[in-house]
Order: sequence, then C-alpha cells, then structure tokens
Amino acid sequence: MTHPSLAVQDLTHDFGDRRALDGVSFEVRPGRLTGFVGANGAGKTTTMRAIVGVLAPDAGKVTFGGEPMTLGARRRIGYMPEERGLYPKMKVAEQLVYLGRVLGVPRATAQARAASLLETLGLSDRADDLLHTLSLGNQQRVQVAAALIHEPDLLILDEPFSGLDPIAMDTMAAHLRGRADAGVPVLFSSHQLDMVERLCDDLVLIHEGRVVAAGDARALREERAGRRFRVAVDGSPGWAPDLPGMTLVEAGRQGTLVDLDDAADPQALLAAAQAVGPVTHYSRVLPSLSDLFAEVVR
Ligand SMILES: Nc1ncnc2c1ncn2[C@@H]1O[C@H](COP(=O)(O)OP(=O)(O)OP(=O)(O)O)[C@@H](O)[C@H]1O
Repeated sequence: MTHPSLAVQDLTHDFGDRRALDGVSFEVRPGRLTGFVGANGAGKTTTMRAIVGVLAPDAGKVTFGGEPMTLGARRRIGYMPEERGLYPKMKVAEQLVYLGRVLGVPRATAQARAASLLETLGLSDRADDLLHTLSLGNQQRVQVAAALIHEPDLLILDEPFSGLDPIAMDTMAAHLRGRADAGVPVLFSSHQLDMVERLCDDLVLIHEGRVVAAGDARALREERAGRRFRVAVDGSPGWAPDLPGMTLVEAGRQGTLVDLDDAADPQALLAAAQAVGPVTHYSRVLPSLSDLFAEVVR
C-alpha cells in the first residue's frame, strides 16, 4: 500500500518570549525512516506535538498527502509521546486492546494484533502482567505496541530508543524498519547518533528551532565529504603512501587513512596501493552523523 507524505511547512511557535520553532519545514516520505536529530531544547518534541495536533502552532501548517491534517487523519497516526502515558495499573495486553478499541479497531482484531505485537517485541510472557510491574525498557516496548495497535498510516515517535538495552534497541530498530518497508512514513527523534546513522534513510537536523539540514542521509553526508580516503592492502596493514599532496592520518588493521589535498589524484593513491598488493578496500570516507551535526550547528 502506498502511503502519503507528511509535510511540515514553516511551523513557528513561541512559548512566552522564547521562540521554540522558527519556520520549521521538512517532509517525511512514505517508506522512509526519518531520524529527527537536535540538541536538548532544539524543538523536536514541540514539532512532533504540532504534527499530531496536541499543540496548535502560532503559524505554519502540517499536511498529509497534501491535505491539511483532519481529525480523521490524526486518528491514523501512531504517536509515542515523550511523556509516555499508558495506564500503569492495567494489564499489558488488555491495555493494548483497550487503546485499539478507542481508535476504532474491532475487539477480535485488536486482540490478535496485541498478541502479535507483543510477540515481535519479545513480551508475550508479560501479556497478563500489570504494566507498572515491567521494567522501564519493557514498558517502553509496550508504548511502541500501543502506537502501532491501529496499524497507523504514519508513525511519530519521540525518543523510542531512550532507555532500551542493546537487544531491545535492535528489536525496536527492526520493527521500525519493517513499518517503513511496509510503506509507512516514520519520524523518530533520538540522541543516539550511531543508531540514527545506521538506521535512517532520511535525516532532519534541527538547531534552535530551525532545520539546518534535511533530506537523504547518504546524500547529506556525501555533500560534506572531504578528500579523506581509506585504502586497505591485503597483507600490508601498516602501508603508507609516499606521494605528493597526501597526508597519512593513520595506518592499521582498518586500512590506511589518507587526506588528499586539492591537487592530489585519488587514482594515484589506488595505483600506489595496487603496486604493493591486492587492494581489499578503497573508499572516500564520509563524515559520521556526529561530524555532520557538529558542522551544521557550528
Ligand atoms: N510547555 C512549554 N512551556 C514553555 N517552554 C517550552 C514548553 N515546551 C517546550 N518549551 C521550550 O521550547 C524549546 C523546545 O523544546 P522541545 O521540548 O521541543 O525540545 P527537544 O528538541 O524535544 O528537546 P529534548 O531533546 O531535550 O527533548 C525549549 O527551549 C523548551 O524549553
């Protein structure tokens, strides 16, 4: 199924005399996992609240499939709020079924979905436990299940990875990937830049209420790639080129890292490596997401 795109256009919002959002615009495309990254207080939660309609922004608009968000469209969003908000004294599965019913899912369907979500999130054995008896990380998994119980057309998740152990993180990541692969636009905020870098197709970087970079994650990194290359020669882990305009950064088991000045030819580096032995790796080094982030917020 093809889902529409979410577009956020020129959102502006003040809290008193503090401008929290200052003309925020970006798109969350169907089938794309979009990571929403920014420092504390940058405006991620406020933007997400405006998207799902719990906050009315001072200016700007949110459209889904080109149409303004209606109440009906909002019911098709799966939202995991920062403040969470499930019922601590209700049983896990019962709670999911209840939330599904509130969103118009027939009881039998909600029961089947709850069981299947708990299974994929590794919580089947806790289905009949009261929520508050689960660890915080497991409560968080239930929170994600709650956001998915009505098979939403759009997922907005505020820090779904915070507080999860590495295994739970992988489970969560696989689940979000699965929803995106099914065509759903997915926007999630996170401070775990390595996870975002590994997982996301698209990025939105926000700084002090303004979007400072947005779009295809790889393209954003490629645009900012310098002239650093990694080359690995089989059997010669410490090899270093001796060529004009090339500065060795490091040489080791991960290969040889070299900075080229503007006049140096990357092919000369490759040829020199090939003269030493079989080349097992040769690539231009892309900046990491944390490099990218540091650069755009400077
Ligand atoms: N209800 C509120 N009343 C007053 N100021 C607020 C309110 N909510 C947010 N703010 C302010 O708006 C700005 C943006 O906050 P927001 O919560 O959107 O940031 P964030 O990017 O989600 O941060 P974090 O990563 O810390 O969750 C901050 O300066 C914050 O203090």
